[in-house]
Amino acid sequence: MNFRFRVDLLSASGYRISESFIPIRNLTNEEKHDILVIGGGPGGYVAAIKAAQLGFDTACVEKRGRLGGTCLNVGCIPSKALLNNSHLFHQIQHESKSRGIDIKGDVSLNLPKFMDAKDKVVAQLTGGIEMLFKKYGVKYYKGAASFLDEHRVNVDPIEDGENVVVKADNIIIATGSEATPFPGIEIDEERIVSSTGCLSLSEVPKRLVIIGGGIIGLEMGSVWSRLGSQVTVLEFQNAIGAGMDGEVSKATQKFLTKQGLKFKLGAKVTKGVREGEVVKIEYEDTKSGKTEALEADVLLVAVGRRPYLKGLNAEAIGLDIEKRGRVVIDSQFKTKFDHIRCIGDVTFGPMLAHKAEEEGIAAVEYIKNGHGHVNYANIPAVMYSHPEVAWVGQTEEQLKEAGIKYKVGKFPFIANSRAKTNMDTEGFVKFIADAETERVLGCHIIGPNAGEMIAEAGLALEYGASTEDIARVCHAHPTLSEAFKEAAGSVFGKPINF
Ligand SMILES: Cc1cc2nc3c(=O)[nH]c(=O)nc-3n(C[C@H](O)[C@H](O)[C@H](O)COP(=O)(O)OP(=O)(O)OC[C@H]3O[C@@H](n4cnc5c(N)ncnc54)[C@H](O)[C@@H]3O)c2cc1C
Ligand SMILES: NC(=O)c1ccc[n+]([C@@H]2O[C@H](COP(=O)([O-])OP(=O)(O)OC[C@H]3O[C@@H](n4cnc5c(N)ncnc54)[C@H](O)[C@@H]3O)[C@@H](O)[C@H]2O)c1
Repeated sequence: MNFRFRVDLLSASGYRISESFIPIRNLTNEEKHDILVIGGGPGGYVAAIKAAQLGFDTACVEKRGRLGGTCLNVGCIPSKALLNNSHLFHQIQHESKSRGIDIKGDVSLNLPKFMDAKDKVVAQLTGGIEMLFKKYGVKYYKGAASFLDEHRVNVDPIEDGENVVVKADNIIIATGSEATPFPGIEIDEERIVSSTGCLSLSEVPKRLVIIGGGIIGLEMGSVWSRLGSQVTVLEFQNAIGAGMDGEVSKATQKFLTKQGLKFKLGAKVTKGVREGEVVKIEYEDTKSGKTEALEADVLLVAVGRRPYLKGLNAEAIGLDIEKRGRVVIDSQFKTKFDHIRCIGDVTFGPMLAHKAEEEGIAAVEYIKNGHGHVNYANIPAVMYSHPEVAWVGQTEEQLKEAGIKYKVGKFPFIANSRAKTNMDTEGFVKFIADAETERVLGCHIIGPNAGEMIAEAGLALEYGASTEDIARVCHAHPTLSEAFKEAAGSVFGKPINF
């Protein structure tokens, strides 16, 4: 009898089945690998490919049915597809005339096709990882992993088939994260949505209210605002951007406000309830103490993400888990067991795909060579609004708190010839350098292509460059990167073009 069917029958007959207790029907179907990676997101799939490249017999187990994790399926990739195409739509609608392009007839949104375009990219990229697994010989188990003990993992297949017990010399946990729930607000992914529902709305909501002015809130707010929604962001803190440099956060709020988003800062949400096709929201203005009411067609809850360990049966092996749900590891990604490592969103550090990928490589290198490398002081962050907001290294606020003396150099895109020719001049490049040595401590950019440009700052930071080093490197003309060079030069001298 099919195991799942048996569970259903038992459930239907009124027995309560504990989620963590899943009886194993067939323990004889055993497989052995050098390395087993649990989770096929950016942390897990990169670790698996690297391990196979280094000669390990490697397997990866993923229960979603598609590789790529949150990032490729319901995160980075679909959101960037929507951001890119909504920006294009907005530009065609609002900027064509000023660029001398006359459009005859209506420009209209075909939302189902707009969503198809996103889905196509997701399918291509997730399928691409499956091909890479084949190319490098990574064994792919499509199923849910749960620990039997610290050396054996049960894989419950997502399609019909036998359970497999996988033994491995080394296990890498990369099970990722999930949206943090908001107490008292029930997500139905239709009217009250997490980021996942917000990536697939079937119509443009007239009124979109967002709880959380972090990266998800601002990216999703940008998408739907461009497509026609009236967007209101309710943020508990007194600044948006969840950790952006203060000056950058203010400037970001300013340009998003110009684009039509509304912000209520210091807003403590107390209610979010669906009543038919409307969502009723209440929040307390923490400054005035007054309660305000709002209605929305869709409410997005985007108040952060939390580590995901459901069904892994981590309790069976007694993994150390701290109070925010993160798996405790040492500097080599080892859990309390030498042969079980943990990477990505499910453990410490920023919840970013590229951070998970770096850890995937480093964890495997530790297994192979005994050493690996991730520089946590040099992990870029990018918000893919338009203009983009990107940063790496330290903020002014962090340096002040640490008592480190610094200098600032800035250059606005309005004075950059390429930004001018592109008619895309919002934003600036800001360098923060050590007051004495002018070594780069941080770089913060609001601007077109900021997400690409920040890589240059990452290199500078990694190699311990000073702002003068950067300013003395010849940058091509006319490029946006000249603003980067000019900002660096402004730390020790005057800019030429401003
Ligand atoms: C809307 C949104 C947009 C984002 N945009 C960006 C962005 O632009 N740039 C960026 O850097 N980051 C972005 N992120 C964050 C990024 O998606 C995550 O940081 C990244 O996916 C973490 O990778 P991971 O491998 O640790 O975990 P995940 O990508 O979450 O992958 C974990 C995988 O493990 C699987 N799994 C879990 N438990 C088991 C089990 N027991 N057995 C088998 N499989 C299991 C899950 O199904 C999942 O597929 C975004 C996130 C969201 C939600
Ligand atoms: N472009 C990117 O790199 C990208 C894009 C999307 C998501 N992500 C990652 O996904 C993760 C989750 O994103 P997110 O935006 O949900 O989290 P976040 O931590 O970036 O922002 C959450 C925001 O919600 C606010 N908040 C928390 N509780 C609140 C409450 N009760 N009421 C009102 N506001 C409240 C916080 O102050 C914060 O500003 C982040 O780690 C982020 O880095 C990255």
